[in-house]
Amino acid sequence: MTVEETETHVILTHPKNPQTQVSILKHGATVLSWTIKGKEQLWLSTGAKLDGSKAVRGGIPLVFPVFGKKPDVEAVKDLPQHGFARDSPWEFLGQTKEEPLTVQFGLGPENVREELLSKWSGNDFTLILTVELTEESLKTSIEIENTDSHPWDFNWLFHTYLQIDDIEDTLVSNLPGELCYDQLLKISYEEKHPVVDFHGEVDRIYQKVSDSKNIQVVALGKPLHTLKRDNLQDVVVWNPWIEKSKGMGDFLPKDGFKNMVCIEPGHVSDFKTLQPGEIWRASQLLFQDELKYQAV
Ligand SMILES: O=P(O)(O)OC[C@H]1O[C@H](O)[C@H](O)[C@@H](O)[C@@H]1O
Repeated sequence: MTVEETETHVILTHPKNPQTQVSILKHGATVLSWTIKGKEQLWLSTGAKLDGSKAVRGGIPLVFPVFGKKPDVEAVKDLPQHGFARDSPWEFLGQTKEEPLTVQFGLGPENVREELLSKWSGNDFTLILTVELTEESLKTSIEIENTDSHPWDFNWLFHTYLQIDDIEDTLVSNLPGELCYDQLLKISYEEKHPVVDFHGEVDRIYQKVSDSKNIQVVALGKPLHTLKRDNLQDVVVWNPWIEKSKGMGDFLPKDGFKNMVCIEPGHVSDFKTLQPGEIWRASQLLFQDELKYQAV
């Protein structure tokens, strides 16, 4: 069966290879697992809550309408970190295509807990997530519609946790020359290193990175993951390392930081304003490619 729905999950199985699958939790419309011929591409904490009690630690959580906490921004100051989309029950809208295998999920105010919705001045909105699986790629696309009578601002981000073998053998390429806001140092700087490598916690927002720059996660010279963005100007690179991992109750195993890196495409370095009736579209494509340095 290429699309299987249970009460809590939707599972896509590629017709040409039953070991190529994607599993999506309806809570948060969170992609939990994506395998290519049986090889897991995403990292999921063994402590992740999958019962709808909180956002999932791992996979591809969805960040909307705010990235992080913004206590000094009136419209979003009371929202929890990363907003409410990742911690709300989305509606499975069904399969929309056979080739590529495609399904959709929807979120509206009716799906969001009142105590959260009221913290965003109760704006009216519709989110449609589209998930497309091919033999060698996974594409997640979002459509955000302002169904209200007034404009409102938002952030969007795919909080993608990628599986890697060893963080100390891993680097992220094609970011030299890009402006970055370092969330740890709380300063901005131009990336001068030929690659981003990891010897401690890394938490950086690379800003307004051209969509023409594909971001690659490379280990020992081999490209493990390639990310192609469409209309997602910013790229967050995050690894919690030892101390931050210890501080997250649902981050297990505690040395799991060695096997994951978050490459998070989004629109987070400023707020996007949506006019009544306007629809904003963006997507991330994760696929296998050969090594392609576009900037060193
Ligand atoms: O723990 P969460 O709310 O899921 O946030 C996890 C992480 O998300 C992003 O990567 C931010 O840049 C980090 O600062 C934050 O720690």
